[in-house]
Amino acid sequence: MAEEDKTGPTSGHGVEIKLEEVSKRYPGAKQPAVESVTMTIPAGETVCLVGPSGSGKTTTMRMINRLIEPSSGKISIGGQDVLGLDPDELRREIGYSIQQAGLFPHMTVGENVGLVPGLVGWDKKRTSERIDEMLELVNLDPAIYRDRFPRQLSGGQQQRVGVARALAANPPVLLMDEPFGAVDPITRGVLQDELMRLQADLGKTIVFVTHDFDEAVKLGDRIAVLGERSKILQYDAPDAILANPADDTVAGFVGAGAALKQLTLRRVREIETGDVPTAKVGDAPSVLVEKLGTRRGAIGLVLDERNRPLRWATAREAGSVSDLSRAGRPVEDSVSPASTLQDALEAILTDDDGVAVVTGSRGQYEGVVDIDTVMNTIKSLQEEHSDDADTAAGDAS
Ligand SMILES: Nc1ncnc2c1ncn2[C@@H]1O[C@H](COP(=O)(O)OP(=O)(O)OP(=O)(O)O)[C@@H](O)[C@H]1O
Repeated sequence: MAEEDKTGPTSGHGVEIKLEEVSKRYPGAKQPAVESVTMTIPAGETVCLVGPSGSGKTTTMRMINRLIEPSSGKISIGGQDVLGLDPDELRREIGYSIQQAGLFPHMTVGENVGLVPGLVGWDKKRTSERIDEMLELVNLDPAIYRDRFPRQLSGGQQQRVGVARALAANPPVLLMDEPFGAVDPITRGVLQDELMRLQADLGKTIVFVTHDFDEAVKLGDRIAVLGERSKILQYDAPDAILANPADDTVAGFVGAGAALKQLTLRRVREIETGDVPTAKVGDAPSVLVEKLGTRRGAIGLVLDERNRPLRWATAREAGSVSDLSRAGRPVEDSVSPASTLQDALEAILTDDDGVAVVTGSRGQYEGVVDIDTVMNTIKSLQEEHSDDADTAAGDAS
């Protein structure tokens, strides 16, 4: 399929989008809906626009593909001034996916997906192959769904078709306006995961409008928090916004639990794990007892012959058995270096001693994480970002 992509009418890979002092005043409106927005959306990144209802998110996004004409300012895509292009041609080069999918009800799923490739002149065979490829990409079996009508699909399935249609002509840019707003939270989570998986392969430039800050944290490489008239209150990576909201309005939008949300963005491999005394299951119990010493509450691990953690034991527990395979209690749960710190925190909180064991790809012992490590990580992230903010403030003045 890589062949197909190269010969396609569009380059496929994400390109930079630039907005320079873009404004929109609707006819008859006292105030502009969008006022002098300047932002750069880097090639291949997902940027989420979040903000309260009426802040102008949709207007800002629709000016990029000229579904709405800017009143003033400049917009370029991949260095090309969009205002100099034919709007119809422009829109065929930009994928667009909206809430409730926006599928044409009188067309089959296949016809909906094949619409843009057909418009840009792909022949029937190539379009037909592309339809199947796209449906498979979004986890819909073409044999089942291709000839159905949108009304014969669930909301989540319609949303998938919407994404397949937006991607069909392999556009470098994808605009998504609350695409998962109309589905239940579980389906939304699944669709978000699918989009992340797709994007990891496709590397499009995605502009994603949402009300939901958590969705933005999950999907966005960057988040633009917009206030009235699309004023950019903060434009940064999710972890930077969580650690250091620019002002009270942003903080209000970030909502409660910002520190906890940060834990979903960090992996166990990024923090310094600790160590506990260990002994092999065949060792004499005294080996572990000696390593643990007399420190109260100290806990060690019994490992099997392949270094996989078997049991937690204190010196007292190890000293009261003749065989380490029966010492203390079994290791119930472990996390991997790729686990999020939130996973680690959950494992820590469910463990009686407040530690989680970290195991490698073959289940071998690699270290432990405890609550202090997680707390310190949150603190240092906050300090790190407040340094950033200080420097930025210093630069600005
Ligand atoms: N076609 C239009 N004509 C006149 N005013 C409009 C039009 N479309 C939007 N507006 C106004 O422009 C402002 C921004 O609307 P927009 O839909 O861009 O906001 P939004 O942030 O996307 O809102 P929501 O989250 O509720 O969809 C609002 O005050 C809205 O009433």
